[in-house]
Amino acid sequence: MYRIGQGFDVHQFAEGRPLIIGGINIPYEKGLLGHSDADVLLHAIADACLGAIGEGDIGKHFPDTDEAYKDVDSALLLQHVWKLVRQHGYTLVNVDCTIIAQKPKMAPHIPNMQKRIAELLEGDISQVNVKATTTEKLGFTGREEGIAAQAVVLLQKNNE
Ligand SMILES: Nc1ccn([C@@H]2O[C@H](COP(=O)(O)O)[C@@H](O)[C@H]2O)c(=O)n1
Ligand SMILES: C[C@@]1(CO)OP(=O)(O)OP(=O)(O)OC[C@H]1O
Repeated sequence: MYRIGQGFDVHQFAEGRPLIIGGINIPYEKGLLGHSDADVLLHAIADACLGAIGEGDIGKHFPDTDEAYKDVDSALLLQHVWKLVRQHGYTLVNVDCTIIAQKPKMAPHIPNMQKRIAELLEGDISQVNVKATTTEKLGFTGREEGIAAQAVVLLQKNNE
């Protein structure tokens, strides 16, 4: 039995914040604003996982009104979501993601992101693909106001 899920998230840039994407700290002049560490990619992946098992979204599981999640490491949120996926009896087939950012250049960081995401989803790096694109200077990402991320995840229930 297979289940597919998709996730999409956006966070705006802010001065004085670290830029954390895919669980990796990216040296840059500004970071992303959020109640959590604003890891836009891990949020999209968490939403894709929750979608695949019919469990809503990260806002439902980790409300941004709860002080417990203030500046939380989004890797912890994804680990919690992944535990739910395993409780539903699923394992990872593959996850494919796109980071939509005019800047900074993501390519040098993608191998580390893929490694980290594979660890968090208890998979192999071959099951994780991360891509990046600009929007050719168009829209809010093109104006460098923020970063968006999309993810699609395919899960399989063992032996079904
Ligand atoms: N923030 C980004 C955006 C893009 N890349 C890489 O550059 C390639 C070309 O981007 P286009 O938007 O012009 O298609 C893209 O395929 C990525 O490999 C990146 O590293 N970081
Ligand atoms: C992750 C949570 C919780 O800290 O906060 P944010 O960092 O604001 O992220 P968002 O993508 O708006 O999703 C859900 C939130 O509840």
